Amino acid sequence: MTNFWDTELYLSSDKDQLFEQETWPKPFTFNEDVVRVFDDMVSRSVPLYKEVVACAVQWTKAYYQPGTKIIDVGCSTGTFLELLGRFLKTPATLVGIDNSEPMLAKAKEKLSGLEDIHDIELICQSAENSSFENSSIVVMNYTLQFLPVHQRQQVLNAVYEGLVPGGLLFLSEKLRSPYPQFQETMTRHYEAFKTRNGYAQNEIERKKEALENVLIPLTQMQQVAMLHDSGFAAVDSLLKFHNFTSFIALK
Ligand SMILES: Nc1ncnc2c1ncn2[C@@H]1O[C@H](C[S@+](CC[C@H]([NH3+])C(=O)[O-])CC(=O)[O-])[C@@H](O)[C@H]1O
Ligand SMILES: O=C(O)C(=O)Cc1ccccc1
Repeated sequence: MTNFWDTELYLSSDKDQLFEQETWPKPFTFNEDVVRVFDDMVSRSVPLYKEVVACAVQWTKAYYQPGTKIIDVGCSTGTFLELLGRFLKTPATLVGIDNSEPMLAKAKEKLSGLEDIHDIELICQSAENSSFENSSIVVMNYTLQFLPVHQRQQVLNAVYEGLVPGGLLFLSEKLRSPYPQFQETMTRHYEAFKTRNGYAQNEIERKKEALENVLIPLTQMQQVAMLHDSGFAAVDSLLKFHNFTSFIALK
């Protein structure tokens, strides 16, 4: 069997042309229109998305403890759980949490091929109201950034409390540089990345406007401090490209 690094992600959606039209989702929400194009949107909008998902699989395999849960918070269409499920040899309990019903409908479809091997639980719930009890792995890729900043600490506290000793949080977020000149340059380079991925300038500008006050990035220092404040002693960064950074944190 080929390994998960050489395996394509299960991405299945219409092309993201949401912001080409005269009316676009503003403020940005993960509604049915977004879900219909999401796999194309995320794979063309998040730098190193495929590598981040594969890394999350690699770290999950390294820290997963049989008999505990693997939880993906903000699982969207189930892309991470689907890749993991194909390469996790032992049957496991794979939990996907998301507060968008249409996202979970797509995740159910995508994960249907793994129901004979793993116990799959898809829960439509906000992260703020979720429990993470008896988990050895919590993955939270590009989700916390959509929560009001004042609610993020409590979610990380609950993740820490729910993880078993030796449990791992794999967290990816869009951040902002604390240095305005770097932030401006990183944003320009990120937008050039989107252009190379086929987005037109007006799509880029409209998406940016739609995400204003919806996607609220912290600085890396603020994010790391939040992780330590929730109880994680061992925190490190693993991957960073433009403003997109992935962390691991160990209980
Ligand atoms: N408060 C909340 N509670 C639960 N879910 C939420 C909340 N707010 C947003 N969501 C959900 O979090 C996800 C954010 S996308 C994550 C990508 C995925 N992790 C991936 O690796 O493909 C962001 C992105 O792709 O940039 C969406 O599915 C929302 O419905
Ligand atoms: O930060 C941005 O400009 C993005 O486009 C990131 C993103 C990717 C997928 C869904 C929402 C936001």
